Amino acid sequence: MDDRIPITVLTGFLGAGKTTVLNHLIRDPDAGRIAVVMNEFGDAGLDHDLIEEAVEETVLMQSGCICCTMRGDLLRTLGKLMARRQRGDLDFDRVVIETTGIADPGPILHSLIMDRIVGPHYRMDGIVTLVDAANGLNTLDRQFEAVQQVAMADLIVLSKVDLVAASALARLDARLADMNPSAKRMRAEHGRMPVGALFGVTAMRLGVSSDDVGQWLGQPDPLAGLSGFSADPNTTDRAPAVLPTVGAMPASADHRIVSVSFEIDGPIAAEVFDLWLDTLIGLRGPNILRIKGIVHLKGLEFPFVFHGVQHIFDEPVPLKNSSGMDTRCRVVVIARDMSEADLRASLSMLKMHPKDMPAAPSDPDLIHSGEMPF
Ligand SMILES: Nc1nc2c(ncn2[C@@H]2O[C@H](COP(=O)(O)OP(=O)(O)OP(=O)(O)O)[C@@H](O)[C@H]2O)c(=O)[nH]1
Repeated sequence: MDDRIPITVLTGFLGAGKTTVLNHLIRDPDAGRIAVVMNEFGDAGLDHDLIEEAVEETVLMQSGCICCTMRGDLLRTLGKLMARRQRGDLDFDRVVIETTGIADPGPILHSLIMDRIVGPHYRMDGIVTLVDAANGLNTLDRQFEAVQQVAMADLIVLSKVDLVAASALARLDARLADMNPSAKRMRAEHGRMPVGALFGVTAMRLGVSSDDVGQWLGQPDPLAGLSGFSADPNTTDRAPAVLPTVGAMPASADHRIVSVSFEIDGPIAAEVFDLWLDTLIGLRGPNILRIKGIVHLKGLEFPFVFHGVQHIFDEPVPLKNSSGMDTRCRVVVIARDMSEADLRASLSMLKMHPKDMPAAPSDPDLIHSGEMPF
């Protein structure tokens, strides 16, 4: 049993509607007991008052920004929350961290994966990124932080859809799909969305089902559209929102993001997988925003679900309820400042036969939080 407390990272650019969603969430009786950790950038204390009114357990970190200077505080805060829970002073089933609008979620994930005190008690439950439908295209054009937040998301939630025409919404939706095809996309109406939709959005948990892994890796959801919240396929086209112009710089920052999904029939020899990962991380670690997948390795009874951010990897999760018949491996890599061709060339290493392999470089930078099967 995985009894670690799930953490949801709620991010999104300044004013995207994070607190509005959070306020609905914490008032919903079906949401369970949530400890909120939030951080303000600038002078708006309003978020704190609203949330404190609703949940006693609110912890506000007042100075600086979660993603950089506050990382120590974030870990201390999570440690203190856990200590209070263990003493019986506080009761909560999950934590939601609301980041500042300009946060890069990468370092937050690093902290959560690597910290020896926090790591054993908490697990990442997913990155939820709010995108303001009214300002989204503009913000993505100007702010690389916003682009990264979208690229790293497990779930993208469109807010303020009431303020835009269907055609503008379709353009934004298409652009988000191009930037991060594996993330699910939904809408929040004035902050309202089905509570369960925000939780369990990664597959990095024991007992996860094959279907959940498939959805996390971006396989089409057969129920998509039925809730009325996910993007309406009739208003969505896949045309790129920003057409490249010859001789001009692309208008947006999202041309820096590339996402590749790669499938291969397994099982793969462990040393081949190892060499591929070592080489990619050794050469391009800083460019890798997220890497996630399911892999069947020769000699192992179960496939593994794995996940990393730059050079830091979560402990892989064995998929014990997999049918055993389907040995396809699937890897999704989201990177910045890399070409798709380079990324695909790297992934094609997974097709190598062990006897054709060059000697494996051992990468001293590759860090993982637990025993790796490969
Ligand atoms: N029309 C409309 N307004 C919304 C919606 N969601 C949020 N807003 C408004 O957008 C503004 C910003 O919302 P917040 O929830 O404070 O955004 P935030 O992301 O927490 O903002 P920061 O913490 O400053 O980054 C508020 O005035 C909200 O009422 C929506 O679905 N429709």
